[in-house]
Amino acid sequence: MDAAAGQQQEPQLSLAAVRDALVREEDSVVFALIERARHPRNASAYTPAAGGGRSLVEFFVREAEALQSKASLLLPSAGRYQKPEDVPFFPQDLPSHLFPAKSYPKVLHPVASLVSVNDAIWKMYFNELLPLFTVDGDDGNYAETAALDFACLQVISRRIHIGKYVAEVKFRDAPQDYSPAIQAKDKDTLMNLLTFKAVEEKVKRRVEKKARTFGQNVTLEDSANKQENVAEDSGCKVDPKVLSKLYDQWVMPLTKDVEVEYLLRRLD
Ligand SMILES: C=C(O[C@@H]1C=C(C(=O)O)C=C[C@H]1O)C(=O)O
Repeated sequence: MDAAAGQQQEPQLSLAAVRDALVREEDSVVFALIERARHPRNASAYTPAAGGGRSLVEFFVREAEALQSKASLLLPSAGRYQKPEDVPFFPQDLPSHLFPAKSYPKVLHPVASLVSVNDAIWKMYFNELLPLFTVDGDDGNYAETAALDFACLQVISRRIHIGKYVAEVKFRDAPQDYSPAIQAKDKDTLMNLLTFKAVEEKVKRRVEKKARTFGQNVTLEDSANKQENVAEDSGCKVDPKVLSKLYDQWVMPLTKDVEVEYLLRRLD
């Protein structure tokens, strides 16, 4: 998280600062989906190559992750996947001596910071989300489609893995509440402790509003009909309801899974 970056001493973490980072991340999620939605589904990008080989999208993500991590060869610490919230989908393909980084500020617990739910994110994105916000069809732009999928996956993954910082702050604010449940490996109690329903409701409403705002067609003509309403949603580049569903059913539950998994390792 940038709030934790660039400082050699232990940076100050607060729930407000981490939540601000999550709010900013919403913009990136909405824009990434808007960009991907310019193309139809393009199913060929997801079909395994003949003989059980990798699909184009899997090939692209593996190669792109390896390339981004290798930036460290030219500029020390420039490579990706050095921050705890920047988690690769195919860590086994990254050059091992570059990953993870050596000198990042250690605000998180070293073992707990390795939590990844990227396998669940991968399945959710391709099986559930993609059919909801892309139309059936094929425009032949498969490499472009794969690059846009990669952008969506990266930003959704980063948002969800910022949950590690959320968990750390919540633990530091109330170790006396969290420690017994961690010691008892009591996932349900941890989930109850870290859940704030009122915050979740606001997140859902805000991402829906962002999709409605960022996804409108901007023209120079004055519109007599400018108020936000559901009737206008058909003209949006991504259906705002898809954004609230994405957050409600997958992004927030997976963020909380990251929080629980982080906390379970917090006293190791
Ligand atoms: C991230 C937090 O933890 C939980 C998950 C939320 C989310 O993913 O947006 C929101 C509220 C909490 O239930 C938080 O408290 O801000």
